[in-house]
Amino acid sequence: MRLVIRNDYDEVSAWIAHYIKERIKQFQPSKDRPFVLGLPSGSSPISFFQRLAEFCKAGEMSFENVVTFNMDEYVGIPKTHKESYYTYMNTNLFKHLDIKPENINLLDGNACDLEAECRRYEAKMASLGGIELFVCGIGPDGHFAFNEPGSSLTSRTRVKTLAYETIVANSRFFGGDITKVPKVALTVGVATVMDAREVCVLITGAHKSVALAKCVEEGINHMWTVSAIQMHPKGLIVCDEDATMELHVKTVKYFKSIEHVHQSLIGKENLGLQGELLTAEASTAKTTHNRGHDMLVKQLLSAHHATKYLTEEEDEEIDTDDKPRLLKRRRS
Ligand SMILES: N[C@@H]1[C@@H](O)[C@H](O)[C@@H](COP(=O)(O)O)O[C@@H]1O
Repeated sequence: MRLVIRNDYDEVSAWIAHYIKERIKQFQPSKDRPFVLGLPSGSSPISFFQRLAEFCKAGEMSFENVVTFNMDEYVGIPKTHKESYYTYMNTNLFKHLDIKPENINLLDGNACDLEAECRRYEAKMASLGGIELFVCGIGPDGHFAFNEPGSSLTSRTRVKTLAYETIVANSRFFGGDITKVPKVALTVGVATVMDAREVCVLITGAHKSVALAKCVEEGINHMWTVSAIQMHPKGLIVCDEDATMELHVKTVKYFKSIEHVHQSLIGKENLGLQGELLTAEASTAKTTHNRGHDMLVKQLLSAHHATKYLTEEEDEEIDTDDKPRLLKRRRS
């Protein structure tokens, strides 16, 4: 798992927006091979949505061959309700993009047969070959989508009763009146999200710091459903400094050191893309002209996942040009 720590919410949003842009560009989607993107709701994504809209407007990227799937939808409020996720997504993102309406997928919380609607949604994802990148937000109790504490880690898209904490938290969108918050929703499951080829979780704010610590430092637990990301082969968490409040200092230093090495080796190479945003695969693909460098990057990136914590001294040395020696030291 990769943990990227940025100073604040703005930097986290910028990072995620750039990351999505680069992933879509690298994928080179076409009509027959679209990029399938999973998207979250909640207030956290709003800033990265705005940035994606700006990229699109500036012609820096296109959603023409992107298919989206949203995570969840309330049951029992009209689609056009100002707090439905349908309205939220259109207002905050879709109407600002060049995305084709038929490429937008949202659960229908007013379907006559809600269970059939959930099955339809899963089948549609599967028919497109699954989700390439699922971006998630979380609640302070570590839920993502509406996978509340205690949700099965093998759950799929289904009808879900909301936890009291979630109803209280979301009442801010319903004039602070918890009686107006829907108590039931449709949501993708934990396994639905974890089936994506890559999962990126956005976590900001001190109120989510306990959830981040549970997710990163403790075991996989259905009471903190986002912790399921530990089992994902390509899990990425992007958080701000405030959200790291409950992490051990050594955990923060460890993940920062990994990012530091990643940038010093990949980011400093002018590969035509922003180094820090590259996935390991994309980095290596871009360096086939240089097999030595290719091997080094591959080795170091896999070493990241296996090494012990860096000492202060090693951390200082990351900037040296003696990369092979550094690699050797880290493996010893
Ligand atoms: N169903 C949504 C989740 O998908 C979202 O992650 C969470 C956090 O929202 P916020 O980003 O506003 O903290 O809110 C709701 O419960």
